[in-house]
Amino acid sequence: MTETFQFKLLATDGKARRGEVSMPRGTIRTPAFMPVGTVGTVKAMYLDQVRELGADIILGNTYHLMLRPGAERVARLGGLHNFIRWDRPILTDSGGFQVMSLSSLRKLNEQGVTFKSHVDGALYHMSPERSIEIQGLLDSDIQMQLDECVALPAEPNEIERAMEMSLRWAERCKAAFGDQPGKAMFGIVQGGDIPKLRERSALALRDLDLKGYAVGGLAVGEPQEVMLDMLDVTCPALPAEKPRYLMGVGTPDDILKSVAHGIDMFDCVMPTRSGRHGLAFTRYGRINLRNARHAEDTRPLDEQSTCPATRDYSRAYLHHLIRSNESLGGMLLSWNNLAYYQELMAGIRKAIEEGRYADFMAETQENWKRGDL
Ligand SMILES: Nc1cc(N)c2c(=O)[nH][nH]c(=O)c2c1
Repeated sequence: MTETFQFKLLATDGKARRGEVSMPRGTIRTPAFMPVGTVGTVKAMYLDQVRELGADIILGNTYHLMLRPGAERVARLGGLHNFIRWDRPILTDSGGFQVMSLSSLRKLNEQGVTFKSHVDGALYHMSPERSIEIQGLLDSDIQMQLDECVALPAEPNEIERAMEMSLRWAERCKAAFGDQPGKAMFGIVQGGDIPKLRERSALALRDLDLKGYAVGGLAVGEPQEVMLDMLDVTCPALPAEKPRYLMGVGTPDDILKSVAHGIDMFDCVMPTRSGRHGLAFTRYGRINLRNARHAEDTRPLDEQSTCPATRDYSRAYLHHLIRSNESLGGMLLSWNNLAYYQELMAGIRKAIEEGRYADFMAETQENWKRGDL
């Protein structure tokens, strides 16, 4: 057990990196996928299940938790780990991204963002300092700077304005975070789809000597090719000895390719949200269980899986549950999908260790083409 935050690179294969983040609450094997625990729960899952599937860390959403139950209340209750009964690392986002996507009456200026809660309409102001304070009250292990993410496509001067302000906010967040042994604050690279702005953002954040770096402003509507092009510019400008976290990504194909571009950490609601809507991720591609063709299919999703949701339930039953809007349908498919994502991450890590990542990526993508066998 370590009292400090440490990142070790264990192996590389091209730009793909196998590493480990060591923190007091546990070790994170990278490349890592972080299930999203939005309001203190990975929806439709017990956290014991999430851990058994191989998750070393989960993500908490600051925006939701600050509105309900409230950061000060969580602190009074002993912090987020005690509240939700998860004793391993938690990464919290800054709240800014969800303010812009979920709240109304948003006003953003140099001081921060003012917004009305989508829960009760109350007015809130969140500065860079308040975001870090909230994440501290939650007892978050990895805290994200407050930033401004511009949806693409956007005007270059708008992208530049948001990127420069995010850099100034990074300095304020670093000052507010101070020195918290065993915890980390990550900067967030912005710059939209403009290579020179991406490089400027990454180099300026590098000069702040932070514990880790997120790549933001992607997975916001741009084509996958643009996202990967921005990683080609951003990753080389970041320090090799620090972890790199691609925010909000993504599909299994996004993850495979982003690992090949040098990314270490991922988070996405895709496996849980799509599971609740009837979409199953499997070794042989995606299966939409809402489709009537599954109504009498007695096969499980994958009889060779170690996950009970994948191995023991017929597609006919899953189809029935989803079409009936039964909670168990979303529970079983969330379980299946998180199992698949963690199996994919374990396969990625092993392939990098063995120097065969390119073959692993090609085999995995080929298997997806086999479709719904
Ligand atoms: N796709 C994205 C998902 C996210 N949660 C974030 C974020 O929290 N901050 N900044 C970002 O740019 C961002 C992008």
